[in-house]
Amino acid sequence: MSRELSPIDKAKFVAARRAVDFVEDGMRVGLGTGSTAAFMVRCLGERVQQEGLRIRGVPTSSRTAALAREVGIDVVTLDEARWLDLTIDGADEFDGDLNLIKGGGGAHLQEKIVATASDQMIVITDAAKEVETLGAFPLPVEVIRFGWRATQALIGEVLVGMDVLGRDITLRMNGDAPYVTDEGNHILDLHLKRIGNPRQMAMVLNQVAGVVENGLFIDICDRVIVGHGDGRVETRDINEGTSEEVRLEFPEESNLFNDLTD
Ligand SMILES: O=C[C@H](O)[C@H](O)[C@H](O)COP(=O)(O)O
Repeated sequence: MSRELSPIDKAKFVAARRAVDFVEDGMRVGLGTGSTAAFMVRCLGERVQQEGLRIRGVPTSSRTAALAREVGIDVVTLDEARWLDLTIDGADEFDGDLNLIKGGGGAHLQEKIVATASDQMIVITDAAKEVETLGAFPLPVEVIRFGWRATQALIGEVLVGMDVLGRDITLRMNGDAPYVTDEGNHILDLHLKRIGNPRQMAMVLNQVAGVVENGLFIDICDRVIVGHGDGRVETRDINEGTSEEVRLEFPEESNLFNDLTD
């Protein structure tokens, strides 16, 4: 069923729509996860169906894989694609250096593997996710289920002495049961409020036994595309130091908005 889009949804939609302009015929494309990435997968599917765009898509979650197939994208694994031309994904926070927090939807492990196996990563987002300093959004850390409480305690110890404002660590839940990722792991959310040194944090966390991957993406994102509810879309390129703005129209009626669940 089609539904009226909120201003935030409109912002996500225009960012997604602009991002698919960067996809060219023949590309191998990493497909992110989350509500913003879902718009991008739908827009890409539209180009495949209407323009005959030929791409291979590597999804970053089972949810994205299902949506990509539904909209007619040729889905392959990362091992089949080997290397990607471009990955387009959402984020939970980004700073002025285009460092990111990801994993609010529990997919940051596959997302980081796919993004780092790509020539370029584009992040699509609404303006509310831009921050001066990362950390207001709880930092997701994927951990092995075995001994997760010990891993939680060890993470608590390494946080002592780091430039943070909070040290609460919670196990992500799915109703009454712990959340389980596509890789069969759990997620600990670190409520740090401020991450003064994200590069150091990312390295230190991955040294803890039981940690599989943290949600900090440092020096991985090349461009951020920021959508606004009025149709404005700003594209910033960190490598070229450029920024450009365009305005996109919303389609009056579109099946791109059908059955939005992500
Ligand atoms: O695990 C999920 C991903 O990192 C998402 O890309 C991130 O949480 C942003 O999701 P959304 O576009 O729904 O805000």
